[in-house]
Amino acid sequence: MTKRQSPPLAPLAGFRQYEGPLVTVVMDGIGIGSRDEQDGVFMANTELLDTLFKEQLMVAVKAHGLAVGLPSDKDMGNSEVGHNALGAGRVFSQGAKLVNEALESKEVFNGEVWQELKKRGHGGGTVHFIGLVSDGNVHSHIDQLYRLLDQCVADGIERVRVHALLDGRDVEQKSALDYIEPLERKLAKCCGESFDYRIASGGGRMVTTMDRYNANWSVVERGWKAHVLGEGRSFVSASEAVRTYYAEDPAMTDQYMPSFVVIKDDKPVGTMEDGDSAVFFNFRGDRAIEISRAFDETDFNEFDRKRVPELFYAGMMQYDGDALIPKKFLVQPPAINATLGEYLCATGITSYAVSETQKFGHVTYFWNGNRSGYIDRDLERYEEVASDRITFDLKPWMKAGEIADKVVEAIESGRYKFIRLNFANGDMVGHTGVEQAVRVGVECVDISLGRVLGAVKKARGIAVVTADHGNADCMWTEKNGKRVPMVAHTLNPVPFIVKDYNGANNFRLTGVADPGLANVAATLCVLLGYQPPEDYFPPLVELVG
Ligand SMILES: O=C(O)[C@@H](CO)OP(=O)(O)O
Ligand SMILES: [Mn+2]
Ligand SMILES: [Mn+2]
Repeated sequence: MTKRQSPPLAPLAGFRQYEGPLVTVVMDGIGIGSRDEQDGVFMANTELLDTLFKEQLMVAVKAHGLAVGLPSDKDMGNSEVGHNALGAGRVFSQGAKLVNEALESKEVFNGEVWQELKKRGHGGGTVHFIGLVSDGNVHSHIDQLYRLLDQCVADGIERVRVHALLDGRDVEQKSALDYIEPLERKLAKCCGESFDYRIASGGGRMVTTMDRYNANWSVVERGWKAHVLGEGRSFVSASEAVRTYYAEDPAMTDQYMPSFVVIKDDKPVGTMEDGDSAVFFNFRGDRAIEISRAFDETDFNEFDRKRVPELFYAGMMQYDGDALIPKKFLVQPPAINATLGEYLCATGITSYAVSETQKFGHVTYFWNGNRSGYIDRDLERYEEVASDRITFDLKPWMKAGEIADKVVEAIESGRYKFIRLNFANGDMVGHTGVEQAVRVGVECVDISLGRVLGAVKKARGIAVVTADHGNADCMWTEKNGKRVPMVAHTLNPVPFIVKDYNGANNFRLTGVADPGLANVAATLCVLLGYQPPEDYFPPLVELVG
């Protein structure tokens, strides 16, 4: 584990220290939308948010595309890049972009990890690729998988298996065949006299393999069974699996589709065996860590793996820079350094971070530049409220009330100068595409936010209310005159609001051009009475006279 250290921040001239805390609320997935019936934030009954949107210290900030380090402005924002920018005060080229560059320059293929895959492939081992098959560009991109497959052919690797996780969350709900069928054709094309490339297993991402933050390990176990052991409902092809599941249940959407195994002559076509290698080709870490641990750890007891083949396992990236997961990886992750957390710790500022399981790592691991540990245990406290294990259209209130309980308690304790929290509802309920639930979810955020702000007011502190990207702000789109649920994130800007209940200092907007999430960290420095680090993006507010 590398030690993280930044110098202390210098005090801001003329700043009057105040007693209360600075509390930053991230309303996950609450962007500024079209303000009409398509927009779930607008449609929800939100008395508080409506008044906050009219505050003087309110700016709409960019939360997608180039402003958060993604390849282009066509890329929607997401929690990883959003919280990375919030916590690091600068924009780093993110996984999506770094992998593209490394594939473009072919740098990946010269590295020792690829060489080992090649060696094993030439020695009769199968090369397995596991990951999310879509062009969502949040966790993965199918074009990147294609590049890896092309290289396998070029390198004379004879046997390749793809374990295809279905998306329906960053792309349309029922779009799996748009990716699976071309992939099947691509693999068939790779096959030649001695080449044998196929899809071997898969399943919907929310029930197969891609769990996060230890929310539900049975999801990973299901993936292990399908990808490694070849256990699960069997079909003659992946597209046949998708078609059958759609036909059996018209309400079935891709993200929740049960796992499947592809068989031929009654036998799974691609179990994992000694001498094989496996690459998890997602670049984003939160939902890649658990499956990586299942492959990497000898002493593993989250579930019974039953059979652990002698494999060479690598991630597209290293997903956790503190815990070094996984050990082997193809592309160097963004080197997010000198985060706000490091500066605050160096300055001796006490802090508290809280969310529910589904977003816990967002305000800790992502906020701290994809590192899961504490920066300074004496100054920091991270707390998690256990999330329900249910699809959140059925409980759109989620744990907003309990998170507010924790925050109120933390504020009243007087122990923390800087508090940050994430309300998950706008995003997690937004991903279900159920309109009524989305509205209720946003209303729960409004009510819980009210409690938090009430406590900040009582403690004479300052509150910052913002979001990491949009989602609830667009509930549906129109296709052939019909409403289609829109479950993905949006390209919309998000609010950044300062509510000063102290008044010892006078703040005004700086009016920086093209404000984005990366401007927030410097703003938090100013609100705490410190000069932002020189290389941080400029603050959104300044001290008046
Ligand atoms: O659920 C997730 O993994 C992503 C969408 O793919 O959402 P978020 O970035 O808000 O965590
Ligand atoms: Mn998010
Ligand atoms: Mn989301």
